[in-house]
Amino acid sequence: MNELRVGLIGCGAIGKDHALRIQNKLQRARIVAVTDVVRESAEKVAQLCDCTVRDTATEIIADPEIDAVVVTAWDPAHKELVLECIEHQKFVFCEKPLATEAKGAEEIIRTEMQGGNRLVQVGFMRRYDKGYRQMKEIIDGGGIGAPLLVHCAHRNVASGKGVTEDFMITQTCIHEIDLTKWLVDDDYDSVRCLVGRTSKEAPDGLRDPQMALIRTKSGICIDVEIFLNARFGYDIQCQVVGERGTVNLPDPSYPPIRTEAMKGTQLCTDWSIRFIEAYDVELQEWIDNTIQGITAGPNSWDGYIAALTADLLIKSRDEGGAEIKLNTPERPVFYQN
Ligand SMILES: NC(=O)C1=CN([C@@H]2O[C@H](COP(=O)(O)OP(=O)(O)OC[C@H]3O[C@@H](n4cnc5c(N)ncnc54)[C@H](O)[C@@H]3O)[C@@H](O)[C@H]2O)C=CC1
Ligand SMILES: O=C1[C@H](O)[C@H](O)[C@@H](O)[C@H](O)[C@H]1O
Repeated sequence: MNELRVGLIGCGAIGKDHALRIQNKLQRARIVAVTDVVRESAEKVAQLCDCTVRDTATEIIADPEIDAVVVTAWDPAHKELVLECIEHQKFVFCEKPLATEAKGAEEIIRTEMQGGNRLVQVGFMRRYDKGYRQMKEIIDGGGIGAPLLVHCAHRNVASGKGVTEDFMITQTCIHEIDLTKWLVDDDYDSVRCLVGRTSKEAPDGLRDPQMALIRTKSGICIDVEIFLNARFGYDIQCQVVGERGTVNLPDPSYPPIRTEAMKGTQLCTDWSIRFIEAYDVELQEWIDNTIQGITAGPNSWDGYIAALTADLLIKSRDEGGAEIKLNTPERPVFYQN
């Protein structure tokens, strides 16, 4: 196969972004069909990509003329769409999260292992970000000594429509949940989730910010601020503190401005620009691996561990911030390397 024929399910914000990047920027793949439960959304993306609209996800997944599927539907739809791809033995790139609860991810793992082929990549694109990769290179090289602490902040300008307190963990914090264990190369041992004073900027009923606290098996302590109504910008921070120093995630570089006795730089306002290169690298690697018939990125097991960690963070939060142990099973050989 020289070119991957891709079907895309879910033509909203990131679905449109991914469709256009596959069609116009990336190599060795093209979007051949899209679908959305809101047909108008699919028609808009189909026009931009000069591809067809299918009435249902099944028409895309079952089409023998489509080699692989991209799932960019909203979170609760991921599990069933991924299961259907596995049942049709179709390679699938599923945007995070793999599932909104661990039990859904477990069903995906069982089905994928029963099918005998690893087919699923999960859209944890922070692992493909240049800044995080530079941090990991320094940490792995012993540049700051053994990691002791990790401080993260995941700040958005405003919470999207319908965002719930659980979504803050399963949809937003899920990035740091996947990323930090990859960054320090350690599994998680226990979690806590705290909620304190809520911002007046948060919509009624949404306690925002929340604070996730995670301890790894070697004792590294991780704190993640999740603040969806920060207002000042889309601000992603990460600092790893080691025995002999610290390393920070570099801010995106913008030209410094001096004006009216002030100096500073602009800030990003959303994810699509902040991580635009990471999405490109992530999806180009997915395309090239899928053409070779392999998966090499974050897989269903990574999606499961993230979902399990999120489940227990929510449980801790709802039980007043109690510390809860994660008794995660060993990664099956099927999901190693
Ligand atoms: N990796 C990242 O940084 C980001 C990941 N995402 C993830 O991507 C997914 C989509 O997010 P957004 O584009 O922001 O949402 P969105 O709400 O803009 O788009 C979702 C689209 O999926 C459609 N849809 C929902 N259920 C469907 C189904 N069963 N079949 C077909 N279409 C369906 C909706 O009609 C909507 O058009 C979410 O899972 C989100 O977590 C979103 C933003 C950034
Ligand atoms: O994946 C994402 C983005 O990275 C944003 O930071 C989150 O706030 C958003 O909810 C989520 O879908």
